[in-house]
Amino acid sequence: MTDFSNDENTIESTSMLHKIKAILKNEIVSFIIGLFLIMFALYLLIPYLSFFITGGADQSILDSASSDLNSTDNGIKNMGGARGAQLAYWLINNSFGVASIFIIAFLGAAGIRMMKVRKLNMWRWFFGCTMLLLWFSLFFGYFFYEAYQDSFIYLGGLHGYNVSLWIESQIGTGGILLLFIISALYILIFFNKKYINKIRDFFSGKYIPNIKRKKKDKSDNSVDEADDSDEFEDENQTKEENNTDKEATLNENDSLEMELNTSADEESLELSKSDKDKIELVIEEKVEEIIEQSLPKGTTQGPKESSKSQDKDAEPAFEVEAAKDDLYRGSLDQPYNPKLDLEGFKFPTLDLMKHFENNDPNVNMEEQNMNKNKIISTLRSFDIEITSIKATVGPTVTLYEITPAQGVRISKIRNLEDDIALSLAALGIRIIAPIPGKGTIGIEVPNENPKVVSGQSIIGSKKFQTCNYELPVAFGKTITNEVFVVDLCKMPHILVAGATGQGKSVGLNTMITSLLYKKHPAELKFVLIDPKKVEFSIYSAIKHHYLAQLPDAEEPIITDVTKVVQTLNSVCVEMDARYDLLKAAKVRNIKEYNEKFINRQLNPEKGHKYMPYIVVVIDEFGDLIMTAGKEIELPIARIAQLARAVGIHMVIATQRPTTNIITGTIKANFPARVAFRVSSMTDSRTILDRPGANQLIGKGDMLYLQGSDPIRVQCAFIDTPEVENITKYIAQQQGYTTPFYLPEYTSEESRAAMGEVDPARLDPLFEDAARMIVIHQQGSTSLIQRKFSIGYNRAGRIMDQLEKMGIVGPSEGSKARQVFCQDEMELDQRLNN
Ligand SMILES: Nc1ncnc2c1ncn2[C@@H]1O[C@H](COP(=O)(O)OP(=O)(O)OP(=O)(O)O)[C@@H](O)[C@H]1O
Repeated sequence: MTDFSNDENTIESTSMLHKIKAILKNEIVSFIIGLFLIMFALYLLIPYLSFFITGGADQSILDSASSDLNSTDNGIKNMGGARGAQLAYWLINNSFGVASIFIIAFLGAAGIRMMKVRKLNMWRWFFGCTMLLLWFSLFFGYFFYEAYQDSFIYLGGLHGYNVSLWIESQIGTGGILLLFIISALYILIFFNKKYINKIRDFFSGKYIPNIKRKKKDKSDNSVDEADDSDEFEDENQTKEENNTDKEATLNENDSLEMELNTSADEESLELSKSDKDKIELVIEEKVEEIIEQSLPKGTTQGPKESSKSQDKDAEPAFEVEAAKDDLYRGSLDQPYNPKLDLEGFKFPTLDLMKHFENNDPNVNMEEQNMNKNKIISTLRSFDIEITSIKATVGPTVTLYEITPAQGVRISKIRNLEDDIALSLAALGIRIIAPIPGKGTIGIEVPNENPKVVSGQSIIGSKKFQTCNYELPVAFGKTITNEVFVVDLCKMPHILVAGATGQGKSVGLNTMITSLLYKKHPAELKFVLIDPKKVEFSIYSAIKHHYLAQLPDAEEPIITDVTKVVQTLNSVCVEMDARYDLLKAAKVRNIKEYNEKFINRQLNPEKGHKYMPYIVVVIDEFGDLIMTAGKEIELPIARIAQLARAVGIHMVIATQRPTTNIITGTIKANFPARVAFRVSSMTDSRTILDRPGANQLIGKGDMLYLQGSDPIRVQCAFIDTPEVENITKYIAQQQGYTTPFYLPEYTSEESRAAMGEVDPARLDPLFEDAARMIVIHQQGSTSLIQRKFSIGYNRAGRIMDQLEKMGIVGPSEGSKARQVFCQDEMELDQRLNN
């Protein structure tokens, strides 16, 4: 008979383990335990510290069998009370000595982690603290055991004393000394990999010449040289001190090195490279100085100069390291990892999308031959001879490339578009005459059985997966069955138009989805605006991962027109703020800025932060223009004109591509256009500046235009349930505690209603602007804008504040405002009041 009892026990204990794990994962339970651990660690710290002062006096009471610790009159002096004294005694004397502090540190760290105050790597903390605990305990136990004789403290504790004695008895004094050295080196390497290179250098003898030269210098007995040598030593010492200081600051900035977590390992390549560079530079510098020192004084100049000129390449690198870039260096050892907060984030998998069986373009030869014959006979009936015809079968459309016989005018074929369409009895015929870059004419004919281009085939394609665009957007497949991917960063904004039911919403979903498959939540935020209220609601599930909203917004998807105006203006404020940061960082675009930030060259205390890309997607933009007009158009135009460099991009879609909706300003600022089928040639002209969109066949058949010639693409079909699967997959993972908050925007009216100006909320440029206005005696917003290189919104805000403070008068239309302060003295008086 088989005994299942053991198996049952194992199953029971595993399920028990799972239950405990689940309970610990519960946010509240974890928080409570974390808080308890921190409090306990703090409590332990009190008797631990107190022990060094009161331990001697308390020892006799603790050791005495007759003393009653439960009594209030127990005579214990330790600030942690009787139990604290016992704990401290046990921790220090009975176990690990003073090194027990690492137990307390670990408890504190565990508490911080469980409370989610900081994301500490607990395994690293565990191993780090354990190693330090054992090493210091053994070290003190071994080297300070004589100090036990007449002290109440066992610096290494019983563990340190007994274990070190045992080790010595086994491997001898030499053995234990070597063991101390080697384990100390391992611990150093554990905390910072750069010690590997230092140790390597030590063993390769790189530090030996240093000592030899010093000895040689001394043996020369020259006073001057001896002085120099001292100087050199001093310098080296100072340098080393500086280095240590620097490292200390670097480490401090990073809190503990222990915080390095496994994901940082991904960047270990870069890390070790930068470390190597640093070490090489220091060594180079030292060698230079050694050469200088080893030469007689008079000759010092020459080699120094020549070595400098030889090392021209190395010099700037050294300067970079010592550069006073905002006096902020941050930790160069460990680049900032923007994804650290959600380091376990998993990108959606391909199986969340539908798989279409018959996805391959199968060529129906009968259909092809029939079309070919029809084209030839139609052209012949109009006296047009061709020399060759070639067909390329796409997912929904086949392109017939014809080479006309000599002497045939292209315009003649172009004019026959309708006749050819009639004779082929097909909708959606488009004639491209000539095909750019080729000496042929293209006739696009819809296939009888169009294929659906699945989202899976596009997102899973090698082209999309391997592309390294900043914001890759996969639209679908071209007529030659190539996956069509573009970089939203380069576009930099897209205008989408198409009559109702032609695939616009599916197109927007495809764009958003492709970004979700490629960008981490730390790198990208969406502002989703949907006046129809139904299209984007599926995305509200991922608000803690990918969505940006106003701090007071109730819904992450913006549907209300007044909120849309506010949100777009707030994006403008964010844009201005980002420009200010870019200016302070002396970089030209978001990419350079983020690179600098990742390399810790920008000080977060000065407001610098990692900037995620922001993609603003507006569905039914026509509706908004109809209801809010200029109020909507102005911020859109501003964002479109300026936001590219700061990583803000827009996708706006409309059903009604009419000139009162797609105005000149909008058109001029949206160089990339996507046209689904529209109902008239005029609409096509509005969106693409040419006909063509009216000849599309619908269902995701689209023309993409950027530059001169439109490209026909069959948009991938990503249905709502697929998007739901994807958002669910993302939503179930850990997200940020809040959505990404856009800066607050105060509209003109609400500002006017605000009344008194709160001095704490005055713009930082307020005083400078006031002085400038008083000096010029001209209350003009554009003057502020120009002089301080700031945006219109900010300048307007400063002007409002000046008005509230009684420095300038109210707005007088196009005229400059009246200035009420005659000179700076009067202004100072008013400001002081
Ligand atoms: N790329 C595509 N491939 C195949 N079918 C598509 C594609 N895009 C859209 N369709 C079909 O067209 C229908 C309408 O598409 P969609 O909802 O995107 O239209 P729309 O232009 O957004 O319409 P509206 O402006 O009214 O919202 C879809 O339900 C789908 O059946």
